[in-house]
Amino acid sequence: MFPACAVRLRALHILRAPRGGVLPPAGERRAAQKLFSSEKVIHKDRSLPNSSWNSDLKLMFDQFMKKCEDGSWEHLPSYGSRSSQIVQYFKEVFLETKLRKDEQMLSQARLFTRSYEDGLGFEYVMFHNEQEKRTVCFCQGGPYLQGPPGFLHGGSIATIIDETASMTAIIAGGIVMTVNLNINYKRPIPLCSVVVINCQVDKIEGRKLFISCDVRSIDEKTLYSDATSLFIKLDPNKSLT
Ligand SMILES: CCCCCCCCCCCCCC(=O)SCCNC(=O)CCNC(=O)[C@H](O)C(C)(C)COP(=O)(O)OP(=O)(O)OC[C@H]1O[C@@H](n2cnc3c(N)ncnc32)[C@H](O)[C@@H]1OP(=O)(O)O
Repeated sequence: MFPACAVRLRALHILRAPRGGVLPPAGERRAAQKLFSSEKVIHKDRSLPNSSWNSDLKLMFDQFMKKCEDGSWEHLPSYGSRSSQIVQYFKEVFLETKLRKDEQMLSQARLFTRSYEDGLGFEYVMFHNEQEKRTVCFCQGGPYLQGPPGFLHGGSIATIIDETASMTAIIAGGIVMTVNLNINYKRPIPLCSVVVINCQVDKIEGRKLFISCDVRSIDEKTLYSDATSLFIKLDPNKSLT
C-alpha cells in the first residue's frame, strides 16, 4: 500500500510548487488543496511547516518526509490520526463524568505544547519508526520558553522530552501516563535552535514501558540532555481520581 505520508508529501510539494517554478496541473493542485483544506476545517495540523519554522526545521521535515516514502517512517500529524482517537477514548473511559460535564472548561483546554502562537513556544514535528520502536521529534523552542537568558527553560526541555516519550509509549502500549522521568541536562539549549529528540522503547514489562531519550543538535555533535522514563498503561477498571 502507498504510505499515507507519501501522499501528503506529494500534496505538500504540489502546493509549494508555484513558489519554486513550474505550476503542477490544475487537477493535481485541486486534489492537494482538498487534502489539506478538509483537515484544516476540523483542526489545523500543527506539525506542518509554518512561516515561523527556521531553515533547519524545514530541512529536517523535508528529509524525514522523504524517508516516509518507503513506509519505514511515519509522519505523526498533530491531529487527524491516532492521537485524536486516543484522546477521544481517554475522555470516554478515564474522564470522570463530573469533569466531562464541564464543557466550557474542556472547550478551552489545549495540549500544553500546542498552546502558543506560531513561533513563540514549541514548534515541532514527530516521525515514528515502527520497526525500531523509535520516535524522533524535531523541535524549535521559541522565545516564550526562555529560562536562563538566551537558553531554554529546563521545564520546557522536560516537556518536549515527555511529549516525545509519551507518543513512543502510546504507540507501543496504548493509553499510558508518565510515572517517572529522569533527565540529565548536559548543555544548555540556545533559544530558537533546532534539536532532535530521539526516543526508543527499551523494554515492556506487563503494564510498564521503559523509554529512553536523548536530545542532540541536528548535526548530532552536541548532546544536550539524556533521559529515562517509565510509563504505566492505564487500567480501565481503575479510577484516576
Ligand atoms: C494519556 C493519553 C492520551 C493523550 C494523548 C495526547 C498526546 C500526548 C499527551 C502528552 C502527555 C504527556 C504525559 C503526561 O503528562 S502524563 C501526566 C503526568 N502523569 C501523571 O499524572 C500520572 C499520575 N500517576 C497516576 O495517576 C498513577 O500512578 C497511574 C494511574 C499512572 C498508575 O496507577 P495504577 O494504580 O493503575 O498502577 P499502580 O500504582 O498499581 O502501578 C503499577 C505498577 O507500576 C509501578 N510504579 C508506579 N509508579 C512508579 C514509579 N514512579 N516508579 C517505579 N514504579 C512505579 C508500581 O509499583 C506497580 O508495579 P508492580 O507492583 O505492579 O510491579
